[in-house]
Order: sequence, then structure tokens, then C-alpha cells
Amino acid sequence: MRILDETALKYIPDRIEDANKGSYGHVLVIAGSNGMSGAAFLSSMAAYRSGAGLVRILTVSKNRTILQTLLPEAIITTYDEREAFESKDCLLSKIKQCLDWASVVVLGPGLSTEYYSKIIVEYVLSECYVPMIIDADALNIIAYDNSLTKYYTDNIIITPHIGEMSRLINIPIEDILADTQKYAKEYANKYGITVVLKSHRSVIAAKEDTFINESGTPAMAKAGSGDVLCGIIAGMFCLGIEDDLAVALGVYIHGLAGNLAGQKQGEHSIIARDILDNIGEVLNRRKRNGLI
Ligand SMILES: NC(=O)C1=CN([C@@H]2O[C@H](COP(=O)(O)OP(=O)(O)OC[C@H]3O[C@@H](n4cnc5c(N)ncnc54)[C@H](OP(=O)(O)O)[C@@H]3O)[C@@H](O)[C@H]2O)[C@@H](O)CC1
Ligand SMILES: Nc1ncnc2c1ncn2[C@@H]1O[C@H](COP(=O)(O)OP(=O)(O)O)[C@@H](O)[C@H]1O
Repeated sequence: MRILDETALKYIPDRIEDANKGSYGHVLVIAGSNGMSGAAFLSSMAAYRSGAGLVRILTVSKNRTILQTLLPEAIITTYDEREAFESKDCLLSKIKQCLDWASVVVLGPGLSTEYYSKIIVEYVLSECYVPMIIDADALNIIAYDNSLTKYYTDNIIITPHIGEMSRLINIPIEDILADTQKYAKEYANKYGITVVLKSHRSVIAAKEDTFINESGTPAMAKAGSGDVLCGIIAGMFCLGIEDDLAVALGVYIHGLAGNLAGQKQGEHSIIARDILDNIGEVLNRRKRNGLI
């Protein structure tokens, strides 16, 4: 069992001198639905703030204008929910093109659990061959249809909060809270995936090691904090960090950025965007602290 401290920030590399945006990954964020564009924005912005070179958001058409306004740096590809009924092949081929482009995928924040989202989640699970961070509604869809776990591979990282974990394994929240390590490890071992079980002290059951995260603050108990985490983990992969460490370091940096945001804005007053605004300061600490 490992606990990261600030010395772990030494694993964040310097940006390569002759880099171009393609040197730092293509993150595909499959997120957002009618009324939940924010989750897609928060994950995508977090990936950019954590080093990603290029982010594409795949979302419902209704979100195009708001997301292009909130994050003009992202490429937006959209679908209409009706495509799942009226032109499924067209929808799937659009998703396939996005997957072929991606080097890391985030699946699920604010996606909804509607029929069209189920079609998308099953297709992405079956056709994705790069590291994929699965969160929120994609986990709810898997919880509802456990047969989807047949698509799990060792490229998959799931990031359930306790409520989502409770749905996935059909165990009451109180029981999971009593032994988070046990339930995270059991699920990770059963399916050969990485599990980030989020709470005030998240557990990361990874391939070689289990990590307990000690950064973070109750100030982060606010809507959207988890959406930010998905994007930070994607960003760590874009920086070329080895996979167990990419996940554990992503969780640790997320907590440190939350700590900074809490100190600046006050513990009751931060919003998820404030976590985004402090990622850069955390990444810079490795230089300030003489770690590299
Ligand atoms: N702006 C946007 O677009 C946003 C969009 N969002 C999107 O909304 C969708 C629904 O996601 P959601 O997490 O809000 O609802 P849901 O899955 O029903 O979970 C609640 C249940 O879990 C439990 N629980 C959670 N943590 C726990 C803990 N540590 N310890 C114990 N219990 C814990 C909690 O328990 P309770 O607090 O009631 O005791 C309750 O039972 C999803 O797609 C998401 O991405 C959000 O990200 C917000 C911003
Ligand atoms: N009391 C706390 N202490 C430390 N971290 C917290 C605390 N409350 C929430 N967090 C962190 O904030 C994030 C919340 O994620 P989640 O519940 O998925 O939120 P959302 O679905 O609204 O985005 C998790 O990473 C969790 O570890």
C-alpha cells in the first residue's frame, strides 16, 4: 500500500523542447447530455490544464454552442440522440472515427442513462483499445447491465464514488464505507482493471499497487469535482507517465489543487472550476520545491 507525497511530483516531465500538440495526446471526452454540458466542460478543461495537447468532446448537438463558448480550444463532434433509433450505423461510425483518433478516452461524465447513451457505452467499451477512464453515468449503465463487464480490459480505469460503487456491486453504501480498500481491490482483481474508489480518502486499486490518497479537502465536496478528476488522469497519460502512477498521481494532484483552491476561496466557497484554476500551480511545485 502506497501513499504519495509531494516528492511524487518529480514524475511530471518537462515539456519537450520541440513538442507539437500531437506530442501530448489526443483526449476524447465522451460526456454531457441535455442539461449536463458542465460535466463535459470540466473534464475537458482539466485534461488541457494537466498537459493534454488536443481535446475532442463528443456530445449531444444541443451542447455544441455552450461548449464551443466555454472551451473554444476543444474540437466538438456532436450527435443527435435520435440517431440511436433512426441511423444507428451512422452514429457508431462517427464514434469509431473519434476512437481511432484518440490516445486516451474519458467516458461518462454527465452522459445520462438514456437509451442512446447505453448504445454509445456498449460500443465504446467494445471498440476502445487505448486507456479509458470510465465515470458517472457510464458506470451507472454498466451497473444496470452487468454483462457489459465482459468488455473490461486492463486499459480501463473506473472512478466511481461510493454511491456508484454501491450500484456496481450491489452492496450498501455503509458497508463499502466501512472497508473501501477491500471493495476497491476485490473489483479491480475480479475484472483486471484499475479502480479509483472516490471518497474523502480515495483508494486506487491499480495493477501493481494499492494507493491511498491523502490530499484533498471537504471543500471539494461540490458538484463537478469528480468530473475534473477524470480529465486530470487523462492528462497524466498524455504526459507519458506510466499507467499505475498516472492514475495515482492524477488523484493526488486533484486533491492538491483542491487544497489550494480551498485556501484561496474559502472551504465553503470553491466551485469545481477553482480546482481547474489551481492545477497549473500544483504542477509547477516540482520546480519550486527543487524536485527536478
Ligand atoms: N454540471 C454538471 O454537468 C454536473 C453533472 N454531474 C453528473 O450528474 C450525474 C449524476 O451524478 P451524481 O453523482 O450527482 O448522482 P448519483 O450518481 O446519484 O450519486 C449520488 C449518490 O451517491 C452517494 N455518494 C456519493 N459520494 C459519496 C460518498 N463519498 N460517501 C457516501 N455516499 C456517497 C450519495 O449519497 P448521499 O449524499 O445521498 O448520502 C447518493 O446516494 C452524473 O452523470 C454526473 O457526471 C455531476 O457530476 C454534477 C455536475
Ligand atoms: N471531504 C472530502 N475530502 C477530500 N476529497 C473529497 C471530499 N469530498 C469530495 N472529495 C473529492 O471530490 C471528488 C468528488 O467526486 P464525485 O462525487 O464524483 O463528484 P461529481 O460527480 O459531482 O463530479 C472526488 O475525487 C472526491 O475524492
